[in-house]
Amino acid sequence: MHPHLQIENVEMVFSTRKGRFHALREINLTVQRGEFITLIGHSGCGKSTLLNLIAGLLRPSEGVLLCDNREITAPGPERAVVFQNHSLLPWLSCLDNVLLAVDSVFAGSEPKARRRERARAALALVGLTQAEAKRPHEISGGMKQRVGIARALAMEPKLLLMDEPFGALDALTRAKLQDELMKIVAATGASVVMVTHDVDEAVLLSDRIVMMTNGPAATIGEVLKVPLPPLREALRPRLAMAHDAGYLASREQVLEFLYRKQAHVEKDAA
Ligand SMILES: Nc1ncnc2c1ncn2[C@@H]1O[C@H](COP(=O)(O)OP(=O)(O)OP(=O)(O)O)[C@@H](O)[C@H]1O
Repeated sequence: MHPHLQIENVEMVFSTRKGRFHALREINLTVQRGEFITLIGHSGCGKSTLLNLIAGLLRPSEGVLLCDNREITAPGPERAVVFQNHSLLPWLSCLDNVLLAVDSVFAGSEPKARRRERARAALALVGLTQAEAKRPHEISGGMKQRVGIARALAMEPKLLLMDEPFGALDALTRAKLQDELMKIVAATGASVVMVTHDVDEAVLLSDRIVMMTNGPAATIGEVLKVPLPPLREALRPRLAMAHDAGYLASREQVLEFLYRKQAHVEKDAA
């Protein structure tokens, strides 16, 4: 079995008005099928840039990214993205927002009724059947975020890419959606690469946590394998985790990396 995603010697240099900006250097990472990976690091280190490279929204300055052994050169339906700001179309109902994504993948192969069924099933999966006919401005932030997740899941991506999907949510909604995501990942077997700032979220959900050094020219500093059974084998009950030795040790290791080894120097503070 070959790996699902391979990132080899990737460099990312942006051309800016002030000249070249070296954002990422020597990025090497292999993701196995069904793995849940989180990217964590201080603000501006290049997490979104790396996710956008995997999504095919950006091309690397050097190096190569492979998904299922094929070079990533553009966005593709097998790599669905959930953005932090949900990016729903305001004039469409929740169902039609999801349907649009379903059509982009299945319009050529399935009849309309089946595609509608898919969209409805995805909304049901995130508990939003009641909100099908509502438009984005009529629902809460947490619900919008769930529509964004439903839209990505409805495409049945093999690889789910998430850029701080729960970043803007209150703690309770966030916990609920994390629990839902755990179940969905366990049920679908999709691989996930997720950007987060939240250490607990990273430990709760990940098989491995990829910790990035500070930019510019950020790279992967450490990779932590979380010593818990993978989500696809066993869910991680949030309350039990609060006392789990493997959970607590992982949490400490990530905090140590972020706040001792990569202590963030605020440029503006001086
Ligand atoms: N299109 C671009 N042109 C120039 N510089 C860019 C571009 N996109 C990102 N950068 C720079 O690359 C660096 C990494 O940005 P990126 O958004 O990937 O960081 P991040 O880790 O996701 O940050 P945050 O956690 O704050 O969202 C930053 O210094 C950013 O200013």
